[in-house]
Amino acid sequence: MSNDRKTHDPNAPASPARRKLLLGAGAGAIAAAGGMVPHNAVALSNDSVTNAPESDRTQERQPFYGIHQPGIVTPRPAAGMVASFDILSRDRAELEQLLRTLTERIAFLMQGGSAPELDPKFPPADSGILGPDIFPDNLTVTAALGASVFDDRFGLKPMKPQHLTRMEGFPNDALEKELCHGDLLIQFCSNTPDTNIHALRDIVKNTPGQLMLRWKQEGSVPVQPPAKAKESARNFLGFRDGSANPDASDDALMNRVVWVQPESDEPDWAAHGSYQVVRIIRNFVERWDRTPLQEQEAIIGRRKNSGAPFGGRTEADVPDYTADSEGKVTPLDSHIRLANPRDASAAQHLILRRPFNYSNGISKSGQLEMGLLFIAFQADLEKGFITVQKRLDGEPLEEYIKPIGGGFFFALPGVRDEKDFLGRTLLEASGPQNARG
Ligand SMILES: C=CC1=C(C)c2cc3[nH]c(cc4nc(cc5[nH]c(cc1n2)c(C)c5CCC(=O)O)C(CCC(=O)O)=C4C)c(C)c3C=C
Ligand SMILES: [Fe+2]
Repeated sequence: MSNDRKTHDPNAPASPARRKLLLGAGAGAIAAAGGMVPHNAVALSNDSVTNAPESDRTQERQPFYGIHQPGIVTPRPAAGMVASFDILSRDRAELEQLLRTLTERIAFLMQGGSAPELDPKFPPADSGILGPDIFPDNLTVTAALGASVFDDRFGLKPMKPQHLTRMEGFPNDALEKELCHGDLLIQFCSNTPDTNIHALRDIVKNTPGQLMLRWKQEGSVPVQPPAKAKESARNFLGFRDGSANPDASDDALMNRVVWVQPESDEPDWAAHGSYQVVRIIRNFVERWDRTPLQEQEAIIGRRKNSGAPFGGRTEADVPDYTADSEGKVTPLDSHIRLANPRDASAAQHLILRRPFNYSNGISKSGQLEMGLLFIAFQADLEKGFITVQKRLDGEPLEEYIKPIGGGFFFALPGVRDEKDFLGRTLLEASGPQNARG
């Protein structure tokens, strides 16, 4: 292909020469139209169709420093995204540099501020998609490591969290390998998808040659008008999702359910971290929408409108399975009863769910590609997600869902202060002499 033809490729970036030509043509066209364009023809009126929608929440800010990472027990905002990476660092020293850069970028992005102005001969410091003043917009960024990091590359093998494994398929799974696993998972949560994408692009730009994107999935939570009583958001099957989630504002409960505790059976470095499960679960919504309401409710085990359990009035009501051992009220194979039979050992198997809905266009056969970006945190992966998922294997809901991706990760302990960095306790754990490669 000649250079000439290349410049005519509509998808190719314009060369400096072509840009000059285009700018020249524009100026000529304006001149031909009679000189200056009348001011009122280009001025933005207050209600111009292309004005930016307004938000009074752009200055909302979550704390970054602390014993735990943000984005786990933090209330879930409207937009979420997970991005999984392969780490390209060649040794421990480069891995440490990557983790330090990541820490510094996350601290900045969650705080907000102005991007530095650089010499225009260089690429700009920031993508600019939020404008020159980067606002926090309630952003949290949470970093987690996959089992693959604990191989021979960085000498971390002996440091692997007890239960961290590569996620193998469960019986109803049809895992697509390009949507699974990864060395590093970064979860972004904020008020808007743009803020999440901005943060992702910032991290990618600032870690050249160190990270390679493997897969990503965006998701959302439907907003609702402010209500006196808080209600759980609906998933894409139209049911309230989260009603029986453990209370994330209860610190004692979170220490039991979510956070790895010091002096547990986990390596010391992992204290205050958490196992993170991500599952991309496709919903067959066309089939679901043609299923009778009573069948939908029996499959889930709750009322669709109110979210209440059968026999209850509100979604906060607790079903009584002891008085319903035959499943006449709540079917024994309903989703909620299998997920949590509320028996003597139930407290050991609690998980903290933080799901988002996703919508990815359409399949080759013209079906909506949408579903649940299931995210769950727990202190013990085996007692938590794995036990609950095994109970759900074979449930009637499987006719309407298909897990296609995700992975198991370990969310690192929090960054305590400006001197600390993500993964410090892990790198220090095998001795300072090894921390440099
Ligand atoms: C392995 C864990 C779970 C997966 C995977 C999962 C997928 C999934 N769930 C819904 C819809 C609902 N789930 C609800 C409750 C619920 N789900 C799980 C676990 C998994 N769900 C648990 C532990 C619970 C709580 C059970 C309880 O304690 O009573 C509900 C009811 C409302 C609520 O409590 O959140 C809905 C609705 C879908 C659609 C889905 C996969 C696509
Ligand atoms: Fe569920």
